[in-house]
Amino acid sequence: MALSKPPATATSNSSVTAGSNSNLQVVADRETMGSGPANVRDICRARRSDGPAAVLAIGTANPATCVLQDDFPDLYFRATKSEHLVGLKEKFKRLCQKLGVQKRYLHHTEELIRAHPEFLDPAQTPSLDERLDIAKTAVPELAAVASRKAIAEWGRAATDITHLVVTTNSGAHIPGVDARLVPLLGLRPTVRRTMLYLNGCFAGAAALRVAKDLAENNRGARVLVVCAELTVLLFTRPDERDFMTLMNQGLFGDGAGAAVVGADPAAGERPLFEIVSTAQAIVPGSEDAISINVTKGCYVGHISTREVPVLIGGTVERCLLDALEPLGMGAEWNDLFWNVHPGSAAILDEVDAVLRLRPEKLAASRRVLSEYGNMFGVTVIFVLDELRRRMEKGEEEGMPEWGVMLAFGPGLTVETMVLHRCVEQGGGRRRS
Ligand SMILES: CC(=O)CC(=O)SCCNC(=O)CCNC(=O)[C@H](O)C(C)(C)COP(=O)(O)OP(=O)(O)OC[C@H]1O[C@@H](n2cnc3c(N)ncnc32)[C@H](O)[C@@H]1OP(=O)(O)O
Repeated sequence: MALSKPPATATSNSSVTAGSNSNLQVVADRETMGSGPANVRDICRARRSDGPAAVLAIGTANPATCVLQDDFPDLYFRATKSEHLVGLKEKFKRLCQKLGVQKRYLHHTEELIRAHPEFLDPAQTPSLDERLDIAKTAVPELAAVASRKAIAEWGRAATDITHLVVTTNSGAHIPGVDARLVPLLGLRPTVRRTMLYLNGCFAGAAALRVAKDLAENNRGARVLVVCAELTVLLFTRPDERDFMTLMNQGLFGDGAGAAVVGADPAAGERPLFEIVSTAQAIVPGSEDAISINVTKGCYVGHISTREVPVLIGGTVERCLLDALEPLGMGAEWNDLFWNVHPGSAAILDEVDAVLRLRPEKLAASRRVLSEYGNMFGVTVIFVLDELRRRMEKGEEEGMPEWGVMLAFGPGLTVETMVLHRCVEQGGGRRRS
């Protein structure tokens, strides 16, 4: 069906730069050349990018308060008035040593916990409203810090961002973090926003997957991906009858990660990683393995700690083959670079064992887990940044050109992303 007029609403940001008008330009050119109105297929084709979406810049941020894992059991049991639970504290100490975490950053300080005694026992004193109030301001602010860093590295104006994809588990507000970020970052009011709430730990990879599709289907689009998490929603006192109270306090950290994603880099833009393909799969029979329930008390997270590594180990090879075989690549796992969501040391160990990876292959994931803890969906963006840092500093001698991102979360869901690096060791950039 031919259109009598080009669909101006398809790219309604008439004043937005970054080529969002270029598809209209193609239509306009056809009309000036006298070839008549474009048909829908031509319009669609003209709207697509020539090349793959790439990560053009990355920014990360954490709250100011850093807690060392060695000190945390004392701090946690003191802040929750649980010092009398001597045996439980010893168990917590043993657990903290097994998670692969050395330090983390947390928004909730001892002072904040003192000001909210209702957070200690959410089953008795519902405190979801108070927690959400904290997240309502703190999540967008932390997200904005990471975003400003990404935009500064990208080197263009915030008003050149055409799309915004935001994800968090830490909040349930409308308007959400996406809307709050518009004035905080000075984005255009016409920026096209997508808000992903409650995707667990696969949220970062899911947001990048959405960004890839937006960038490749909207020529000239520049997509700001933002993930931010605060664990104050999960905070409780330790409970001898509930192992998850220990797990949730020992493993998770707060942070935000942002990335600018776009295809067909313009002069001055420096692609870091091309996003070659994306996939998502649910592991059969695993729906109860990881869950988060929003209750009137707080978020109640459940992890089947012993099953999750096994379930991931049992499925990861199939997910990788499904992603790589169509690209003509096989199971030479050590010929790839790796960004694996560091759910905990046990998960990385399982992936290592199943794929028989050389020790250095998961070094970036292990370092992020050690320095920041598991920050849900934010973590893979930190690992991407760590990989880039290693390459630019020449620390990854002989790092392969091709790599994979694997993220895991409730479902049990596995996100698989094939990446192609554009950063040379020593900091130069290359385009495919
Ligand atoms: C939120 C998202 O969407 C995505 C995510 O990333 S979720 C997080 C993903 N992470 C995981 O699933 C965690 C995976 N599991 C692990 O990391 C490890 O199994 C673990 C650290 C929990 C235990 O490590 P381990 O080497 O098996 O040590 P282990 O000695 O068995 O356990 C340590 C202690 O915890 C106890 N424990 C472990 N799992 C337990 C459980 N499910 N219930 C009760 N106690 C448990 C053990 O009994 C042991 O206690 P003692 O020290 O008193 O003996």
